Amino acid sequence: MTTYDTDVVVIGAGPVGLTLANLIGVRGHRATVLEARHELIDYPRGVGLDDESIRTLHTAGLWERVQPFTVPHHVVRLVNGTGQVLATNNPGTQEFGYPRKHGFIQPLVDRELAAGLDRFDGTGLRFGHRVVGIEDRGDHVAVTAERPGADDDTVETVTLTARYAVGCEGGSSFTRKWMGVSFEGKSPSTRWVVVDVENDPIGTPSVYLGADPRRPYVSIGLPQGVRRWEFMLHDDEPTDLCDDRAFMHSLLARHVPDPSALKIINQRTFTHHGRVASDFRKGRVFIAGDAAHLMPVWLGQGWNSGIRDATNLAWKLTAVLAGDADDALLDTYTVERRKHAADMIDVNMAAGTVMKMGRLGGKVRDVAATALNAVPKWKSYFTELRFKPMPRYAAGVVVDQADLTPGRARAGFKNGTGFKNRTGFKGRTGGLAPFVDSAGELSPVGLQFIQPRVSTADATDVLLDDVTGDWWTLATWGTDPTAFLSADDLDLVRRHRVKLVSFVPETQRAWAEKRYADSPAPVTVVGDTSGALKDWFDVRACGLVLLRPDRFVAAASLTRQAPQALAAVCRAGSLLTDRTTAVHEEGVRA
Ligand SMILES: O=C(O)CCc1cccc(O)c1
Repeated sequence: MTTYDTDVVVIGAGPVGLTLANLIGVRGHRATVLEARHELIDYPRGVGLDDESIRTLHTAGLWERVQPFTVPHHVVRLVNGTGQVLATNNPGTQEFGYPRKHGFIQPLVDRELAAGLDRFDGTGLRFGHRVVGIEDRGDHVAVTAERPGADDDTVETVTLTARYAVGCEGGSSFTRKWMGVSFEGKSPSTRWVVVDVENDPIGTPSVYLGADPRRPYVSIGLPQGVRRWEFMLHDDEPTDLCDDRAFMHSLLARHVPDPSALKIINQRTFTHHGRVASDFRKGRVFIAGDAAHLMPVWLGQGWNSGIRDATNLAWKLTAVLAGDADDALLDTYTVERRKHAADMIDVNMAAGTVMKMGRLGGKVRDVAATALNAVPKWKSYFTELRFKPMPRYAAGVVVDQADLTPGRARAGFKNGTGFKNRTGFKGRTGGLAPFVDSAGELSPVGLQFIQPRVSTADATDVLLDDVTGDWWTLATWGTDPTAFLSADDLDLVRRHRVKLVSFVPETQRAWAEKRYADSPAPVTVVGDTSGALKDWFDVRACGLVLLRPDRFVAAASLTRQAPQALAAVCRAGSLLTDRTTAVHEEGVRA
């Protein structure tokens, strides 16, 4: 068998590349991260961390080390020039197991992500390696980097072979340019100066987006007593004016007395961009994070969108590397991630327009905001952050429930590869009697599954992901998930290391543990101590979910449809159904 230097070359040691490498390492494969710089970036960068990203960090075994550099419940307030609050984002949900928004300090978190790689043999980070060449050799890829020679005046080249390469090296990505994909969108000409200060001289804990027509600004309380300010520069203010202390003090003086006494950690200027690459894949080469899409900062989504990419791509790469799936699975990465990134860009561009309105537009905006806030439903649209597009994969490794009933497949479902523009009402069961009154509600397929705290025979009050693990899960509500699975189905379950789970009310757990002990395959019984799982199934027309390794719902069905759901997901994900390379620790009982 041909051997390669590593499984995946990751280009760029930013948060996306480091997270991707950790996720590959945690799943038993090798990644080598090549970074052109000689150290991690330490200037002011991302400050908003979403619950989805924390879920990924938890999967990568990194959340506990990252947590000290975060603050939970970051509330975002949009204020006008007089300090009137126009909108508040303070989502109360913890549906994915954590508060929806946290503040964080990116360089400190990046450091932990880099240190996390030390846990894995064969996975590592090489600084001072500037990638200058990529060659797709059909069955593998060769990545060439320049690095300093033995004495500092010389440069030597090194070539690494791998099964795949992923460019995570930011907006100016060499990899994206090598792929030859377009990077369309807009870059508003406005420049901003960002400055981080020690010993927060304001002391308020959250985020203020100052839509002040005189000069839009951002003021954010961060962990470790850091205050972040961002100020928009006017067109007649050259960027190098920011090197002038008096100018910076004049910006700060509207916000804090005696700015000359402040201890500035770092500052830099930047421009917002809204761009997305036309494809995130070319052959054996991928792009992720800012290399694939750039978005303004307003919802704190640049960092989080990149982590979503890493989460999506990591399990697919490892499934292919493990021989569990055909390479075609990797095509679903662009299909699933590109649309969501583009939607996120649109919302952030719109938010930027609201922030930068002049005096007249600002007055109209303020009146509109007052009217919206008077209507609770509209107010909660902002408070609960419902305008933020949640990832919802309508095509890719997802199967519509209506298509699982034999003879009832709808137009648009092609060869098990998914569906387009699915509107999937919750109550729809493919022509079987609908039993949930849920007009207008969406199917759970393609959405991230909830993460309540639960109890099992082995653990009390733990997060659901700690029980299900980081690969596939087939879970049923209140029943034995093996009940309708044939011996062949159970082979498939074993082949793909699908964890079989029964969610039950905590009151039923002892009964279920006893009852399912004789099931033909091991079943983990999960006690729904909070009632969140029951509430979830209560309003959906399904008693079974098939969860992907990234916790998204690949299929939802009646329990009786378990074999169809399993088979359809295998088709949609190009999962191999032969039994030759099955590896499973738990084994299927005969
Ligand atoms: O969503 C957050 O937590 C903050 C997002 C934000 C907004 C404005 C500037 C910035 O750097 C981040």
